[in-house]
Amino acid sequence: MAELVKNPAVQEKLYDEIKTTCGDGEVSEEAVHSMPYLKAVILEGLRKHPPGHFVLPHKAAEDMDVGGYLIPKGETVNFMVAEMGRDGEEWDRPMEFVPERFLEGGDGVGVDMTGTKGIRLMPFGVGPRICARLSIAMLHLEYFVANMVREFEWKEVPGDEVDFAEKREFTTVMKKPLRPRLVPRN
Ligand code: HEM
Repeated sequence: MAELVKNPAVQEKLYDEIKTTCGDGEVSEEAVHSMPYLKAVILEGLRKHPPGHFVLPHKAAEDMDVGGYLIPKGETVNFMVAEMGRDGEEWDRPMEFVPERFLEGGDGVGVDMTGTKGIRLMPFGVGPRICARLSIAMLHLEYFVANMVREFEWKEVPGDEVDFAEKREFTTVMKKPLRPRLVPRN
């Protein structure tokens, strides 16, 4: 939501898609499946701001060679999820919020969050211990963000600007909580 406050043009493009798809009604669970820009906004949020900067620590089941480095059996391995999503060698202008990268012609098209076709984005982990509820989590994100944008215009408050500094709690959260002005759309 902070990125939508900071990027009003993205928020308006999303609102346009909501209006076109749902008219004046609430965004239903079914409707979110036919909203590509909404999906792109959520993916871009998970790329730039994954809630977990690491997945749960994993352990090497056997000696492994990864790019010439030996990971001995039994060693703990942590995955730098946020750094992957912000890697300038993988992503064009990684610190900018650009949902369009997940639409046709963008550098994020076809990205596979389950890791079966390579790993560039893994906010839910990958492999056998991938988040057990990835689908319901994605549905919740799409459903809530769409309905919150349908109800309100999310605006920055002068003198109380959005600050993307982070702090680590159980997940990574905003150091300065988001305090936007919500303007009812109707
Ligand atoms: C944005 C929302 C969510 C994110 C980013 C997320 C992310 C993750 C991550 C990173 C892991 C660890 C993967 C690994 O160890 O490699 C995980 C595991 C898990 N998640 Fe989620 N999760 C989310 C929502 C949920 C929800 C809503 C549920 C349940 C309703 C859920 C249930 C689980 C379970 C049960 C595991 C353990 C799977 C296992 O160890 O086999 N998650 N999740």
